[in-house]
Amino acid sequence: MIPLPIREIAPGAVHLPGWLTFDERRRLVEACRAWAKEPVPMRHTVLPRGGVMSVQTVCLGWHWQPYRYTRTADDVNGRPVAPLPEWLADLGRRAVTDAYGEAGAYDPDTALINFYDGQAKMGMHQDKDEKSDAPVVSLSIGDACLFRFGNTETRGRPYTDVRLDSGDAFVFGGPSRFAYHGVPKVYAGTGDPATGLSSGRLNLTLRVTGLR
Ligand SMILES: O=C(O)CCC(=O)C(=O)O
Ligand SMILES: [Fe+2]
Repeated sequence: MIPLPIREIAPGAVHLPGWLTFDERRRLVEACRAWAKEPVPMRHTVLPRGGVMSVQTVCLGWHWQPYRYTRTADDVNGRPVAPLPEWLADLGRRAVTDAYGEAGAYDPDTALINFYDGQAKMGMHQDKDEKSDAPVVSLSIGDACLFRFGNTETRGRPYTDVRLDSGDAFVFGGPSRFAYHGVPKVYAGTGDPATGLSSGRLNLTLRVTGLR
């Protein structure tokens, strides 16, 4: 299939449709399946006020829990999270290069891996627990979703609704780095089982924590 053209959704927010090769999708699905088991199992994150996220998450490099990063998964099993492999950081650099023309010294040190079943969604939020304004690289595999990309001021309008399909990358940095965004809907049954993911949606976000 011929990929759709790259599109700037907002200043610094770039959608790269069909960006992952088929082999990359398969490799990511296989790797995520292993990371979802060990050393820290994928889980529904519990929010400070007792809410439970419908999405399931596991992290690499640094462990995210609302609303901070730690090296060990203190709210799961206390173990150090798996390292972020260089091949995945390389994929992030390539996405930034394709989005902006150059990657500079982009060196992501954490990945949040989210799994959405047909009912899961994610409310409008900012990715702001990082102490860095380096771009976020988002990679999607499996079922398509409605991705809502908004503004830096409010959870509401103006926003742009984008459909993220299997293999799409979405890079947000610069003036859009701290824009609100969310996933109001997953379109169950729209993925490609040949990636190794028979149902649901996988999303990875590569980030620079700015921590050490
Ligand atoms: O699933 C997505 O496309 C977005 C995930 C996200 O915003 C996050 O993990 O912070
Ligand atoms: Fe986010």
